[in-house]
Amino acid sequence: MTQAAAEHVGLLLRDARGEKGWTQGQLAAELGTSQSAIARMEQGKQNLSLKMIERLETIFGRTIVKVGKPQMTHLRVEGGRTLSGAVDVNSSKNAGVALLCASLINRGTTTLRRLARIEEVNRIVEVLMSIGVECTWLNGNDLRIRRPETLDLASMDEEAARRTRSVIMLLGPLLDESEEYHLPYAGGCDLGTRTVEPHMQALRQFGLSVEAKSGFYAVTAPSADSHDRSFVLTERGDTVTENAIMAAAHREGTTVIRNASPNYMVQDLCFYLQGLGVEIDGVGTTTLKITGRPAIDVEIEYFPSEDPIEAMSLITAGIVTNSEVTIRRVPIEFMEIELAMLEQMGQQLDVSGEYTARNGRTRLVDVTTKPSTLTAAKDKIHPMPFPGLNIDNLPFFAVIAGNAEGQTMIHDWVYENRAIYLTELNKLGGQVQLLDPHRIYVNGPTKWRAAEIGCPPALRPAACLLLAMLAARGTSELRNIYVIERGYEDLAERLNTIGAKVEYFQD
Ligand SMILES: CC(=O)N[C@H]1[C@@H](OP(=O)(O)OP(=O)(O)OC[C@H]2O[C@@H](n3ccc(=O)[nH]c3=O)[C@H](O)[C@@H]2O)O[C@H](CO)[C@@H](O)[C@@H]1O
Ligand SMILES: C=C(OP(=O)(O)O)C(=O)O
Repeated sequence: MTQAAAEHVGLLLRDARGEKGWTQGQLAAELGTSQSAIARMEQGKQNLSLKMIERLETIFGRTIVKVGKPQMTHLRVEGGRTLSGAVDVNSSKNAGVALLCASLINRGTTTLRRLARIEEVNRIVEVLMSIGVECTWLNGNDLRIRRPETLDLASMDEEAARRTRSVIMLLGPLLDESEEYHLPYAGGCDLGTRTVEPHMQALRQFGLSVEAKSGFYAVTAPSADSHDRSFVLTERGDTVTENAIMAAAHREGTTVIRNASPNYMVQDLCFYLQGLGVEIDGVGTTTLKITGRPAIDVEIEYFPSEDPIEAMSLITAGIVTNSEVTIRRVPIEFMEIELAMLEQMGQQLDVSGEYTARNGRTRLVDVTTKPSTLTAAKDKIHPMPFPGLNIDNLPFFAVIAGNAEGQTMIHDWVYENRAIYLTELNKLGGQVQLLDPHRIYVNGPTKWRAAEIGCPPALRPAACLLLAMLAARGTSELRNIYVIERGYEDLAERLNTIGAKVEYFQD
């Protein structure tokens, strides 16, 4: 077996173990070997005999290795269909990954109910399992997480860690874990440079020191203290706020964070931490006051809230196909500006009365799209930190503007690359003009037409292509959809429940 093949088999083995929700130790016990042998196999440092692969396949009850090249998954879309019916919004990717990281603060068992089972979550679960955390999928989407007394940070699954940016959110929870350790560089979508400097600036306030080496950060952690501290974030970023909150949550003193993000995932994290007994004042505002607890050992179950970005995606499916579709469980606090903007463009929407999410806090509504005639927004559409139009919802306006009469300017000041990927809509008949890396004009209305397109390396632009394909008459193909699966669970199946015709295929 070549080194590359051994590494690939190692990844497949790790995936199969992840599906079972087993730690390396549990698989080792089933196989009658040591945890370190499993770690070597998964890292591709050990050639596996066919006999060993057969034994593993018997244990997992399924095939692990198929002969041939690793297969990518693609989607085939029969477009031009009118959609109808109702579909629920799932819990959010961004709260999910933060809560997984935060669970390390708790010595008791955390059960995350209805967690989105998406690739981004899978990567963080793999990272947690590689450092000894027991993660067990109970039924469908409920994940039980139990950390060991001591985490094995040296065994961290680098491959999984490098595929997600969210791994950076381990710094806060790990603050008092180990004096020195390495954290792989964070990866994720290719949206241009995304600095981690704001994280460093925030965590330095707690005494953490991080040195960037080649491919990893060398972290030197401070010893625990009970000081009060107060600082301002240089950026009102979501994950940096979460990292600072998580650091403060297991420090005895009181921490005041100013210019904090009040966004949805930050609120969800705060609700969970409050469940652990951490005092947090100012949830949903830009000033948070946190009084932590140095020892947290709580049995807790928590329901992450519904995803405003998934809500926007599903609403876009209704609008682009000019259909009447009901999107249930829309977190309205985080969608108000988006809905107001759509109404200004002439989109008719029915919005139900409010009800409460399973986390007991977030306000939800059902939104029904009605067939409408749209006109381009008069002013540019641009995002702002919450409470502004969500940056991750901005790309969907490129698809919607495609259906509108006239010219719309969309200004993505946040990401260097994301607007560029939206020009791929032109392959489907869109008329998107790139003015500079941050601004596009969308001219409409568009007669969407079928095409074969490879997914750009960015989740939301890739999802936009899929949504436009729903409106394009004929058969489209969207290739290599890992990037979509990073953020959406069973999106194709769920679109099919409201009348789309999307199928998976491999070649
Ligand atoms: C796991 C997770 O929760 N990911 C979300 C989080 O990523 P995350 O919190 O990691 O976002 P970043 O810190 O990368 O910020 C995104 C970009 O916005 C810029 N920036 C941000 C805040 C600010 O006040 N000024 C500023 O210029 C940053 O420099 C960066 O270029 O927030 C992003 C922005 O909402 C979302 O797209 C991501 O989906
Ligand atoms: C940019 C996104 O997320 P991440 O921070 O995980 O890259 C996104 O969800 O669109």
